[in-house]
Amino acid sequence: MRPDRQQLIRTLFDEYIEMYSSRDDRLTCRFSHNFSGYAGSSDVLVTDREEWIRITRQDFAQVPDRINIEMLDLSLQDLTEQIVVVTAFFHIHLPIPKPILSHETARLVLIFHLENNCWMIAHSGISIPYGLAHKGEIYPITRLEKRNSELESMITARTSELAAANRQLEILSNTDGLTNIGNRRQFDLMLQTEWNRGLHSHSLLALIMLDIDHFKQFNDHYGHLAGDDCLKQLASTLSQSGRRAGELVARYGGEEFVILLPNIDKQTLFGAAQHIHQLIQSIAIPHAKTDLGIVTVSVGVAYLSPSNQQNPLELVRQADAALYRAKLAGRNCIRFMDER
Ligand SMILES: Nc1nc2c(ncn2[C@@H]2O[C@H](COP(=O)(O)OP(=O)(O)OP(=O)(O)O)[C@@H](O)[C@H]2O)c(=O)[nH]1
Repeated sequence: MRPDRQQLIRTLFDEYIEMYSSRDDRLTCRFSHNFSGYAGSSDVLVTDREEWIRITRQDFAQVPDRINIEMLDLSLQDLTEQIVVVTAFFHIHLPIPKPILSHETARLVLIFHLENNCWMIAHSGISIPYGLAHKGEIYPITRLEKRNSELESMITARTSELAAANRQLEILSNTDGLTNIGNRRQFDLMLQTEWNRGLHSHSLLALIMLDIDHFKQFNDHYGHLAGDDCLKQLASTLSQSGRRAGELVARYGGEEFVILLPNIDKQTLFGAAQHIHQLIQSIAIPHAKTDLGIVTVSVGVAYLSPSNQQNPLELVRQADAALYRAKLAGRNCIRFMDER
């Protein structure tokens, strides 16, 4: 090729790259009226100059800052006096933190046509193949399969992360924020579950309900934060107290706790209630306003054999009534359902 033609083609191409990189709208004046082209991420063949100008401006608007073209390979062809061609391979570095396109090799063919003494772009075809074919392949099947399996393992990982997050959410929505034991919601769910189980097994379902004595005075005397600590200490003591299978300790609300005991006999239940009552006394949290000078609880105990004639709330009503009688009897004692 004649050196002056080589110089000319190179200059045409360098001007094009400079205008394209710097997002320079003057590039749009270079497109021939007899234009054809296709854009990297498009499956549309454009044969209308105005449409190509619109696409170019859309490109510039999407990434308005300067882009960087890293040239890999270049071919200059001098076809006729009026037609020259440039074929280029390059990496496109977008001014964004993630190197999204940087690893892909863009392929560009530009055909310049001399029209009325001006070199116009008659064709611009750019393709950015997502993933290259391996040796011996025409289509990048190996690469696509690899990418596919990477995506599948990402989806599997995300799915199990989501399942773990859901499990965590389930735990949180069933846990009392202050004491970290089950909350009222969990109690309601378990009560229904154990009630249904009892309908089939015909075993006793029991509920121990306990309420701190003179807790308002505790708060008034020691402060609300000390009150919170007292609740936490009681909750941890209760949840560590000889738990049987299926037993649930929960905060029913305020300074009231419940223990749900499925599949239990009366004797074991009475022993469990007395054990819990003693246990609270044994941790001996100071309480200046009670007779013993320590935190005590009143306890109400109920038990039922679940039947279709009653609903689970009957168990709560009975335990609550027994607890009320324990308070009336002077507090710091246990009252059982049916016992006056
Ligand atoms: N510190 C603290 N106090 C609470 C919390 N929830 C409820 N309380 C307090 O518990 C107290 C309950 O008072 P009352 O219902 O009058 O019962 P009590 O003073 O324990 O009296 P009796 O049950 O009759 O022995 C109220 O002062 C509430 O503010 C809590 O999360 N933290």
